[in-house]
Amino acid sequence: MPATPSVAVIVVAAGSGTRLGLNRPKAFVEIAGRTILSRSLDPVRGMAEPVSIVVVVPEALVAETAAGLDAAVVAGAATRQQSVAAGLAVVPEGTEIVLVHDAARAFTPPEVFDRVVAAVRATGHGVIPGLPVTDTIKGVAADGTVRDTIDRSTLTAVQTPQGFPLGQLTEAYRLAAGDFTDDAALLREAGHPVSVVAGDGRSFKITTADDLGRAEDLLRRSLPTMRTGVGVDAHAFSTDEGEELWLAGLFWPGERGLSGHSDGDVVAHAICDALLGASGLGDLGSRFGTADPELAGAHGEVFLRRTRQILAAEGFTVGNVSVQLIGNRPRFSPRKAEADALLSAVLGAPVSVSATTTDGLGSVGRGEGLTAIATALVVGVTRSG
Ligand SMILES: Nc1ccn([C@@H]2O[C@H](COP(=O)(O)OP(=O)(O)OP(=O)(O)O)[C@@H](O)[C@H]2O)c(=O)n1
Ligand SMILES: C[C@](O)(CO)[C@H](O)COP(=O)(O)O
Repeated sequence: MPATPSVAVIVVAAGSGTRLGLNRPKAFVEIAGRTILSRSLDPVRGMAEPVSIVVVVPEALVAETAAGLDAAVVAGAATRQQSVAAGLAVVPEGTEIVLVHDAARAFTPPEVFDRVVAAVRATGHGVIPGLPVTDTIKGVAADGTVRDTIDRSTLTAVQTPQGFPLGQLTEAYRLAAGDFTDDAALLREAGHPVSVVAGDGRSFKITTADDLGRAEDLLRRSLPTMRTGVGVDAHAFSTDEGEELWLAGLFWPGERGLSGHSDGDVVAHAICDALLGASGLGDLGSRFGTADPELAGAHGEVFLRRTRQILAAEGFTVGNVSVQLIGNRPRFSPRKAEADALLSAVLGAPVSVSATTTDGLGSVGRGEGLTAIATALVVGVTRSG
């Protein structure tokens, strides 16, 4: 059983998007073929450390969102604060730091998430990203006349993700007496300190039609790059009869296991190599050395998740993967659908596994081991300036 990550990220996406005015929940509006929610999860997956993810969506969209998403998905409520509370209720036990993030800030770079986590760890209290206010700010009376000019040198426009020690955030939500527009306000009400770290211009909140236009422009100025890669892996069957067989992320009872530093899952390993190669980010050997004790006996799913994170940190998402297993046993076809579904969910993209034999030729044909060959398509973004 993998340990609970110390950080959880709640992505709130249950708003109706009234100010955007598209008669559709805002997070489910598409920009260049992908929803705002889906885009907002890219940087979360690109964070430096593995995190638990909780996504909060309108009740009617919970089942649809949960299908194929590697995250807990729960129903939100009438206000942002109530939606955060719904997400907070399912944060895994053992979590130390919680980040609350607006799906509407879909282009926040991963380094902002990492910066907030580092500052929460360093200070032991709440941390929010913010930018100095650049406009002159006026107090205006109800009749439209200017009342006064507010000293902007003390003002900060705050963004998300906002990070807090879990205990402080839970307590602040338990004590909350009013409805606030951000989580830091609840923490201050509960008497906890909150500090500001640098935010990022790309972290703007998609609120109005103008903001949506800005998001579309941002993507238009980005050139999508498609790249393909190939990966091959082979492992001999173990001489230890008690060794379990793990293949394509699945356990195969009664089948002879493969030897190797990890569980020897050739399908998962070939996929990782294809993805890393396609992205120009090295290979399995250079990324996951045998010196790492955490990887001793690790299942293929661990390598696949880490590979997805490595890609996401460099702005790549998985397009699709096709992989062929070569060997005499196990008979793969009865579990193909199960394998495809598991691997697709882990990578967030279609994965198709097929199997063949070598007609008795070579070491694989003699039943000495298994081989897998994978091809992968990755999609990246190159900023054009
Ligand atoms: N009841 C709500 C309201 C807001 N949010 C989320 O909180 C973030 C910030 O809210 P905002 O940008 O104000 O979104 P909406 O409430 O959808 O916008 P509007 O006020 O225009 O309806 C968004 O990601 C939104 O989905 C939420 O999860 N539940
Ligand atoms: C949390 C937030 O994004 C910080 O700027 C903001 O307060 C949410 O604003 P809204 O009132 O829900 O639009």
